[in-house]
Amino acid sequence: MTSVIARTTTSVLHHHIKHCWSATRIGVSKQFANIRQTALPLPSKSIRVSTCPFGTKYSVMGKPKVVFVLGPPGSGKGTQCEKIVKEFGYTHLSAGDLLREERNREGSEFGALIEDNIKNGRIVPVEITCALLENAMNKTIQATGNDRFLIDGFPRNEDNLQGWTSKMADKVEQQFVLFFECSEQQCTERCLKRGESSGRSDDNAESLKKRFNTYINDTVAIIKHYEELQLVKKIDASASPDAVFEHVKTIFGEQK
Ligand SMILES: Nc1ncnc2c1ncn2[C@@H]1O[C@H](COP(=O)(O)OP(=O)(O)OP(=O)(O)O)[C@@H](O)[C@H]1O
Ligand SMILES: Nc1ccn([C@@H]2O[C@H](COP(=O)(O)O)[C@@H](O)[C@H]2O)c(=O)n1
Repeated sequence: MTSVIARTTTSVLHHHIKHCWSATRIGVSKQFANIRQTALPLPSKSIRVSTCPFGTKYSVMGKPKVVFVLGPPGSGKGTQCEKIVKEFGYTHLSAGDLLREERNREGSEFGALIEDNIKNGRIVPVEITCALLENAMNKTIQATGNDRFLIDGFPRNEDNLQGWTSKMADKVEQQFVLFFECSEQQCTERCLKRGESSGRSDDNAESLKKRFNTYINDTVAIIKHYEELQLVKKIDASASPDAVFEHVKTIFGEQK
């Protein structure tokens, strides 16, 4: 069975590499080959998943389910995602974490570009971020069979939204968008505190100002877009992590 799956994925992989992100808008499609090499297309109907060491289980799955998690820097997206994973079994994919991982990967040709954007609170071109996300989703599905994802910190601007819509939207079921609302002052205090131990190059006052500008100038419009589609579940993120999670739980509890 494994060989059937392997043959199938290899042939679709060639197709995928050849066709995805063809003639990207920023005109550097070849540059993304390193990321795309490992990105397999998501299943549109069903997938067989090997789930246990002593046998192969057949699992019929629909499209992977996706919840976007948005909010200003430091609003507690990552903290709440960890709790959701434990209670509701989603897989947490943080766009920021994936970008930091790619930045740190030896030989990555995007390292400098990613770091420059991160330090200045700017948004990395979607071709990179979307490929990292798709790759992580496919790896998770293949390794665990889990097809429910919290995509944290994405989409963050119009470029993210357009790239996702053209490449991924048809392949997933968009459940809703979780929006953590919190004041700039409170978020800044949290990030500066985190900066004492996080080692993040953007948890400092200068970068935080820029990150907030990007949030206000670019991300708020994306949240509005999803509000118009009635997909946004807004949460007051100013309370303690446990109190915020009480609200989060009611939202996930309502899902089938
Ligand atoms: N409700 C809360 N009250 C107080 N502190 C919190 C709360 N939620 C998270 N924190 C703390 O604030 C900091 C930022 O939280 P977290 O990393 O979850 O935010 P985030 O929205 O994912 O941030 P970023 O977008 O910058 O990655 C962390 O140090 C975390 O422990
Ligand atoms: N869609 C995204 C998400 C993040 N970035 C960059 O990473 C930085 C850190 O993100 P966090 O979510 O971990 O705070 C962010 O400021 C951006 O520079 C991105 O480009 N695109």
